[in-house]
Amino acid sequence: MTVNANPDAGVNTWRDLPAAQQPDWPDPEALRDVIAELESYPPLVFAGECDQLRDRMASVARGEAFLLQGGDCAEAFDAVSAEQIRNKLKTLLQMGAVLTYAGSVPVVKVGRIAGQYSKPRSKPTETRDGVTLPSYRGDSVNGFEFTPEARTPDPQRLKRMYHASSATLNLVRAFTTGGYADLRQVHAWNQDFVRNSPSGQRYEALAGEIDRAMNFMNACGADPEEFKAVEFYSSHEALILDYESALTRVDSRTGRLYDVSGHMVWIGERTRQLDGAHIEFAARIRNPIGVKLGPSTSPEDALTLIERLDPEREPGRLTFITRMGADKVRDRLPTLVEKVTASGAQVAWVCDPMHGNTFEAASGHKTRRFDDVLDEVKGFFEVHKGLGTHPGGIHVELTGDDVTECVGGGHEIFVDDLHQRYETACDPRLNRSQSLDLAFLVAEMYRDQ
Ligand SMILES: O=C[C@H](O)[C@H](O)COP(=O)(O)O
Ligand SMILES: C=C(OP(=O)(O)O)C(=O)O
Repeated sequence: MTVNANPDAGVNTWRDLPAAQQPDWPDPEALRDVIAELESYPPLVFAGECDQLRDRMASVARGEAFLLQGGDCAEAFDAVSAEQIRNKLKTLLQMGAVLTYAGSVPVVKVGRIAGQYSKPRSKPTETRDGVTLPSYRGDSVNGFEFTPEARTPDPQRLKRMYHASSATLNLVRAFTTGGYADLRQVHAWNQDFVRNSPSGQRYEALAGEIDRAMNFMNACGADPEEFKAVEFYSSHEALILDYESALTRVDSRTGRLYDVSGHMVWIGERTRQLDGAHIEFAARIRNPIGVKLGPSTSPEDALTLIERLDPEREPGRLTFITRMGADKVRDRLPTLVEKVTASGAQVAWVCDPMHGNTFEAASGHKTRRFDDVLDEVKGFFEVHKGLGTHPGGIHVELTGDDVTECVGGGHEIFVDDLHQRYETACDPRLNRSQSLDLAFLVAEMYRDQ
């Protein structure tokens, strides 16, 4: 059971430090009212669930489990629909089933979902045809439409973020515990994918093995409860600190602070300054924490982050999500992993193969090549194999819909196809079939490992 935090409880220490990427709210009074209201809202998750996920992440850190973390780059209020949530979840469950079989280890499933409404941006403004307006920072802050009204940050949106997260999480919980996620059904969806995929032949052997394993268990009369429901957790970037701290509560069991806006939160590449507000906020909460590490991260940065966020060296507390780019991962990652391992810290290492591989196509669309995504994951596995450390998981921007935002994949999408169904409000996502392609190919890598 959680009760509301108040400033005295210590969550607001971040306010004395520089906070990058915060919106320029035009009316501070209106923001204060919204924060007060959010502080009175019930938690979206229970602190005990965050502890459970920390335990699961401890298994990842020890090399006994694999993390699959994925979902939209930016969730959108108008995409809170049964169909879109179901498609996303279905894709993640299908990926999880393939990876579980191939790795023979539990796959910890975490969505970029039910809270991923805020985006850090490279530039504070955007200019079109000589008109300059604030950049779109996610539906929690402003609207995507290029008008002064839409682009003006509006704190009322923080309340919509809470309600959209709540509705999404409610449906996710219903799907994952109410029978929709039954492993036999998930396996049948995968068989369908293999039958209809242009690369299906390549995956047939693995799908056939899974099928035989399922048949064997059925023949033995096994009908484990574990087949019928799955553990699934929510996560998002802890970016807008007024929102995150309003949703931070004292856990009555332990007296510790938990950010109850999601099970896991991460700090992004643009906000992980060691003396900044985001790291200070993350240091105060008990949730499992991720930190994105780009190619400029030095081993000293990584070690200081450990000191700040995981002083007790508790496996499961800290996950480093590396996003180096396919061309840099083999060069930059080894020293980081080596130095962190030598320090005795047991962090989970996870690969985000998306954010270091973005480029702009001639058409103006931001995109990523499927082959680059795959190559970064390959590099990540190679580095860990070379060092004898555990490649702990993948963190992917994806959707369950048939969008055309990334190029390549089995159902090959070309640069000229991007305009057909380009729907992301920020960065390009793998579509359903590209996500499943990735899962089968990562499964092969995991086995080789
Ligand atoms: O998702 C990550 C960032 O928000 C995104 O890559 C920033 O994109 P921008 O460079 O277009 O601002
Ligand atoms: C902004 C993101 O990534 P990064 O901080 O790695 O750029 C993200 O994952 O949405």
